[in-house]
Amino acid sequence: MIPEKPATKMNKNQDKTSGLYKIAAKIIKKVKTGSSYKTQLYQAQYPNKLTLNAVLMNVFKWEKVIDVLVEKSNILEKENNMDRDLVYVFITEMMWSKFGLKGNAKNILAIKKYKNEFLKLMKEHDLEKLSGSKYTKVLKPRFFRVNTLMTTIEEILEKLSKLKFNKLESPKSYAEFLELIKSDKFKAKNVFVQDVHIKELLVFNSKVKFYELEEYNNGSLIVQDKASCLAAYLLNPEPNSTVLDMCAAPGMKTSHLAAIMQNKGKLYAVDRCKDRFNIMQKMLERYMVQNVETFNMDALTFPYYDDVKYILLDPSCSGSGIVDRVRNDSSEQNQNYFQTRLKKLANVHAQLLNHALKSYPKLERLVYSTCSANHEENEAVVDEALSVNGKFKLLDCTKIVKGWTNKGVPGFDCSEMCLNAIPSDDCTNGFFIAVFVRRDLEEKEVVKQEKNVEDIVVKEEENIVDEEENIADNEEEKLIENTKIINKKNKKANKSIVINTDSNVESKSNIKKQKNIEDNVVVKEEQNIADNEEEKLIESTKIINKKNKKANKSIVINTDSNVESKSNIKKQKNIEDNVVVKEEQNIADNEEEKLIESTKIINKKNKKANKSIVINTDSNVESKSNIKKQKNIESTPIVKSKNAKRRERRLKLEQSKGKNNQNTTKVKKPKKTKKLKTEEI
Ligand SMILES: C[S@@+](CC[C@H](N)C(=O)[O-])C[C@H]1O[C@@H](n2cnc3c(N)ncnc32)[C@H](O)[C@@H]1O
Repeated sequence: MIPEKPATKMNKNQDKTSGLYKIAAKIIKKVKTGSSYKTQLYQAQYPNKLTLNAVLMNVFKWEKVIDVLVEKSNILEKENNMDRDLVYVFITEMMWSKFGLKGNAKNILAIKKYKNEFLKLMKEHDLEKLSGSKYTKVLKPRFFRVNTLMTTIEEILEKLSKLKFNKLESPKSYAEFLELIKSDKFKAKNVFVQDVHIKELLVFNSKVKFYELEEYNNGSLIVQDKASCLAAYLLNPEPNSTVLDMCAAPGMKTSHLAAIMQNKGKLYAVDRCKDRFNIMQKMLERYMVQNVETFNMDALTFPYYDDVKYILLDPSCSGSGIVDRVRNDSSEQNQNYFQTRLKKLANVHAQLLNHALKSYPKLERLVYSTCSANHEENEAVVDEALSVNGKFKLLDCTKIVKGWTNKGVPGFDCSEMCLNAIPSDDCTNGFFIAVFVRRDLEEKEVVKQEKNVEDIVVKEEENIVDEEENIADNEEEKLIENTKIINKKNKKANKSIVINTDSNVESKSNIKKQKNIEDNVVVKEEQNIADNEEEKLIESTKIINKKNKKANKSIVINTDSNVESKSNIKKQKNIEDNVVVKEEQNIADNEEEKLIESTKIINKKNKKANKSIVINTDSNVESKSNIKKQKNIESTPIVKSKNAKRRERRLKLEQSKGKNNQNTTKVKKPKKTKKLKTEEI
């Protein structure tokens, strides 16, 4: 007699499968009671977040259909009040997952009996049309940002042309641009258009994925929603200035800032969440960001005050603006919970914003952004900050982002000056931005803009027109496969850099000296100064300006940096390009969660491959010691002590020393990274 298959193995598989379903159901429940989807996904005890996300997204897509199926079939009552959320997961998997509903557990078998009845109901009531749900109804285009730290727009356009992508003529106004990307013309997979505001942003149909494109895999082309790009675009820091990104991880906006700064100057990237911080380090490395120093600490205790001129504040929010992300249940019983959570978040935002506006004596411009659609986290926070920080006022965002019509929610003092990105109108994620400028500098800003307009009137430009084509598909398998290949390459090239200092004698001694500071130094040794990049920047800006002018006497795009850039070009004319081709990895989809997930996989692999090199620099030690000196700073230092002032003077001196050193470093400029031990979130 043939023995039966061992029950244990079977049970194990069953358990594994139903584990995914149970976790998915648990997340749905938590999100319905006000938890953030993203946080729940991160924290879920399920290793494959991509799969988990896919299961959940499918449930939300079919939710309305399932509502009807459940009601009409009376399944919950018939099946002894089985958990509603679990039933929703089972039904989704059974009806619409390409893998089907797996397992033989009692409750799974019970659901499977309903398949025919459900199919019949679907047909009878034409339920399919209900799919798509409130969570996924906005079809966004896919935005790819050209990483100008690694390539040029022209190079990417050329590549796309070779791939037979067809570049549509850039519309003259934002209204026309929106019309175009919502039109049937844009449904083709092989067309794209350059964004009307952010010239390094290329806009494709949502189906376009570049998982097989070298430029995508090596970080030259980055998936980044336009709304997210607007934050760095509106901050628009000058090259060679000092910028602080207070809530930086995973580093998407930091890398954009570095690109705008052309890798020149100082960029401090701070984040208090260790996991996200680690991912950011990898990302910035991969995107060849070289003017950054990263800090794993609470931004409220970040000790460098003196030379910060620009701040980006993009704090953790309720995330209600993100398309494709589950919104919080607005049913009455959850409102209290949600309101309390909103209040807490808004308080944290206000604390960070006030700290930023008060603590940095040379601060000229600050961008406050959230991906929330809730005014509690947006307009209300801005109004409050303005009321207690008289030195600052707001710039009118929609005047800078020409043609943008969605301003702040009416009813607040700041409403008219803020920018809201509304998915259904702007084809982006939901987003909110306010730009603070120091009052006494506002005049300067205006003069700069006017000067720039005059400049452009005098000059002539050309248009860049190109054509190109298409590409393939995604998938987790591909991602992992690519990652393997890349890691192999990395191993061969031995180019990666990272992490722990245990093996490093110098670091060890630093650890001793600095007792409370954990060393985690990532140093990169290349510098990438793109070829006539600045000329190109000005060139395209001029084109846009000319078009805008013709269309409507518009204000210039990229205005602040233009004048500066020109003079920088002169200054930099003789700088040689030295583009060091670097390691690559592959990242998943455009969702931040996926990005983080894949980076984690890659990190694990890199770690296994043991490729890390650690370099410690003098300036690191210096900075660390500064941090140590400042480590007791707990909150906003509104009144500075004599000691603090002395410390700042010393810091200034040390930093200017560092600046001089940097200026003399022609090609190789190490990226410094410090990880500080701070309180957990
Ligand atoms: C919306 S995310 C930032 C996204 C990031 N700007 C980007 O573009 O990739 C918010 C980040 O703020 C961090 N954060 C929240 N409060 C913080 C604080 N007090 N200090 C430092 N980081 C903080 C969180 O850990 C989280 O990584």
